[in-house]
Amino acid sequence: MLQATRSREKLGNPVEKSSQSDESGAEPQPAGTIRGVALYPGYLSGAEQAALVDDIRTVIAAAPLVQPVTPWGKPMSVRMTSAGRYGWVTDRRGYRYDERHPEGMVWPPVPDSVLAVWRQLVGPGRDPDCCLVNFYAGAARMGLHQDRDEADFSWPVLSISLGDDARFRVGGTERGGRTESIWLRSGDVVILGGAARLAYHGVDRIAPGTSTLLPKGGRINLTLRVVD
Ligand SMILES: O=C(O)CCC(=O)C(=O)O
Ligand SMILES: [Fe+2]
Repeated sequence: MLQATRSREKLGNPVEKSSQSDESGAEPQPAGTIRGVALYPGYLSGAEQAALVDDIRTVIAAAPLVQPVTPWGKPMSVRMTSAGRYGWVTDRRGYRYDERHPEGMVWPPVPDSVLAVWRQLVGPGRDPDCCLVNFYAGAARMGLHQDRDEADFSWPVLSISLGDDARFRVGGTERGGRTESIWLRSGDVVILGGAARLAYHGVDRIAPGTSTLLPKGGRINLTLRVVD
């Protein structure tokens, strides 16, 4: 059972404090926000992180990581795969959700360990259709973007960080506005919902050697979304 067992101080991070609630039955409240994006630092214990990594290895064995290209033909630095009814893919034909991996197989199911995090923080009413698995090695990064390939923006996007620290940048809902950044660490969870559902966000860089969770280093990010 996943619990909000640890709450790590993140010195130097511009976290706006939000009110805490102990009401039983309610979803756990975030420790703070950045530009309206909810932050759950240290949400997952070390054992929970290790279990998630094991389950993601199973996903990757069934649906190998691929290095996608943007619609403009530029290779992305992040390698990706997905689990669930849909996977998020990009190639010369564009950004989209697809029921099949680029190699033709259907995507493996979203692991229960991953669904548990969604059910605790978003609620039990509807599970996500897609768990995008991003793997960042070395100099991999992700430019500022909005997550907007989904049909219904009233569902939040939930993101889980595993492995090396990442500098996560968040702006507003318009391109080119003011941005702020924060270091996301292994076991942190972030939710883009409500007014921040369409906030621009990206990963500036990874800090190598900051986590021992992945034996060869790097960072895994899991992004859970309701697609249609
Ligand atoms: O790696 C991250 O923390 C963010 C990933 C992301 O924004 C995405 O996959 O859309
Ligand atoms: Fe995103």
